[in-house]
Amino acid sequence: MEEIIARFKEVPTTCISDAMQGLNNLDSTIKPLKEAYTVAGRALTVKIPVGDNSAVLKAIREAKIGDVLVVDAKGDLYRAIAGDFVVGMAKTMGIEGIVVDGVIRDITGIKDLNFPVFCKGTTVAASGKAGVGEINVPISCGGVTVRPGDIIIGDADGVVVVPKEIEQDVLKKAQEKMKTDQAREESILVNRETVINYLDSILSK
Ligand SMILES: O=C([O-])CC(=O)C(=O)O
Repeated sequence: MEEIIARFKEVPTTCISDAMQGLNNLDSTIKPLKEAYTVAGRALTVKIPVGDNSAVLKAIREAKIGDVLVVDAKGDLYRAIAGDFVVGMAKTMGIEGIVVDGVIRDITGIKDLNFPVFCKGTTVAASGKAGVGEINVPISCGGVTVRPGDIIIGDADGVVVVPKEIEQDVLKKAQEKMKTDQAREESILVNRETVINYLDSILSK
């Protein structure tokens, strides 16, 4: 794993979000299938029309080990972009995770794979395979622009996108936020008096 991806993986998405002032958080209804899932890697973007997952298959074929598939599925809640077989292929190919503003199916089988999928939920209907769709183009996923190679980080709280041009700066700010959050907890969450002093200092501003 690239050094910068490993460093981002140590930071909660909340701190990464704060470092970018909340500008690059995916729609909060995109959630991990299991709360314990985390994902970190560079985006391989996938753009599909509603109801056709051909480009997801193409992306799995072209992916490098460690890529995160980010699928622009237009927020469709009815046609699955993948089931347990397609997700199983992604896992077997060394893909790090799948993020989609849409839904999957075969949820039990996908959970058994222990492979991080972040999505809006599940459905029963498959997608067609008419061959429409693109990979490695700029997309919109969950309200955020994602370009190929942007860094994607997901955890129990959701998913954030770090544009590649600002990744070093965002990492530094996010690490600082994590440290100040920890220091604040250690100094304030001590007793009634420390909490009262803290609240008074905030409320008197
Ligand atoms: O083939 C599909 O598109 C979805 C599916 O059922 C699977 O991945 O198991």
